[in-house]
Amino acid sequence: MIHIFEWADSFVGKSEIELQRPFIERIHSMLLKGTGAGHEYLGWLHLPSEFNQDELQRIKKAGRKIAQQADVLVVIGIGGSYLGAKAALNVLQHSFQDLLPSHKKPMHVIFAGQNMSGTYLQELLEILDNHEVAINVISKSGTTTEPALAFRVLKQYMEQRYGVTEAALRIYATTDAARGALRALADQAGYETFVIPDDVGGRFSVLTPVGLLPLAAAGIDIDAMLEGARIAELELNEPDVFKNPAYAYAALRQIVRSKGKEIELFVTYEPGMHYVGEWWKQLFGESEGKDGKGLFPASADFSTDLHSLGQFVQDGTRSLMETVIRIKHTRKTLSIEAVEQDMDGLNYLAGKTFSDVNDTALEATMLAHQTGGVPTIGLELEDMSEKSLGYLFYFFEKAVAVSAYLSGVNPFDQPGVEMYKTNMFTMLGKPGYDKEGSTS
Ligand SMILES: O=P(O)(O)OC[C@H]1O[C@H](O)[C@H](O)[C@@H](O)[C@@H]1O
Repeated sequence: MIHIFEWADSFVGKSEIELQRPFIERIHSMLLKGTGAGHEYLGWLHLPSEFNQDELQRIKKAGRKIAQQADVLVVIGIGGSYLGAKAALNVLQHSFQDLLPSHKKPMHVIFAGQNMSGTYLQELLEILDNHEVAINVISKSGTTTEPALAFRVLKQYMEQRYGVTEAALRIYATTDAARGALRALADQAGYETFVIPDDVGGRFSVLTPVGLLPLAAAGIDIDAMLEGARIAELELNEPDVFKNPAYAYAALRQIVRSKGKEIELFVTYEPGMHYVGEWWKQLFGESEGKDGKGLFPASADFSTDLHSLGQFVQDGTRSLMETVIRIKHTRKTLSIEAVEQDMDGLNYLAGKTFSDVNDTALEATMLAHQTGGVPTIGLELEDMSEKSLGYLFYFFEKAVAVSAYLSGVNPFDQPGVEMYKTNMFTMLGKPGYDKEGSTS
């Protein structure tokens, strides 16, 4: 369901990929046997095929209940507890869904707790009164500052508006089975809760209740998404780097990195794919960017950004490589028609579709960038359906695990994100943080 249509072959020789074969095979078996660094976080590996069916039914049931209770679902979460659902909604929903006639309008999912802006939260509160509201608060640790703070405000709003008992029926918590402040709070208030498995890290959690509950509430076919991921789990369990596109992608980017490239630009040509780029940035950034290593993950929406970043990509500092996502079948096809006077000079495009033109832009740009010294990998995704997206999520999870191991780092920890938090807590006077910026 994903295939590599461009192997950066003017920069990477087949023999160089061949050299990676033994390392990849070793990593493949390390993943299967669970013997690598961070092996206690391998729950995502068999999640699609081993998904607990009772839990799945409960997610779908809660999704239906939310859809009956509310027309706005506020999902509170950050990082891995936000980006997967946001990406999936961006891919799968109508580009202008807010403006659809009301009978066609699905549940409106709004995100909160993904920033610390008082303006954002205050303005969210201002619009909620005109809607029926439900909340899904998501935090694996149950202690992350941004979502905890947003939940404090929104919980109070819900209790004042609906009363404590009714509010508790409209709040759903997704968190650790036993640990964290959110678990204690949810148990005490009697919210319906969903568990993020211990062995699934936040950025790998899109196919757990973290991603699936908001999506189910929005009417997304989560069975199809899991089905796509199951196909990926099966197909991408192939040890041969030349037969496994996730492994080939991992190998290619490491070879390119070893030749001095420092930034990987994740490029999409469909606006609906924008947040897949955001999700991908966390997955690759936190999994690989450590011990002084890693490609800095950046993203761009072409052709839009060709009119802003294009100059740099073509001609600026030569530190970039590019990964381009091509969608084989777009959701809609719009044909370009000839007009009588051809004042705009576009009749030469008559008979083509927008997809034809967009694809040509993609090919032309790839060629130009490769000529300009940007190694480019092209990944083709079948379409923008639930099934393909499930496949894509799993594809990148598998690829990043192998890629990080190839570069010699533990893919499953993120020690570097703590330092700013320690400074911030010290500056804010959080109990337990002393003036030197270390926990006491
Ligand atoms: O789900 P939570 O525990 O609230 O974590 C939310 C996010 O914040 C942390 O700082 C981590 O860097 C991320 O990996 C995580 O996804």
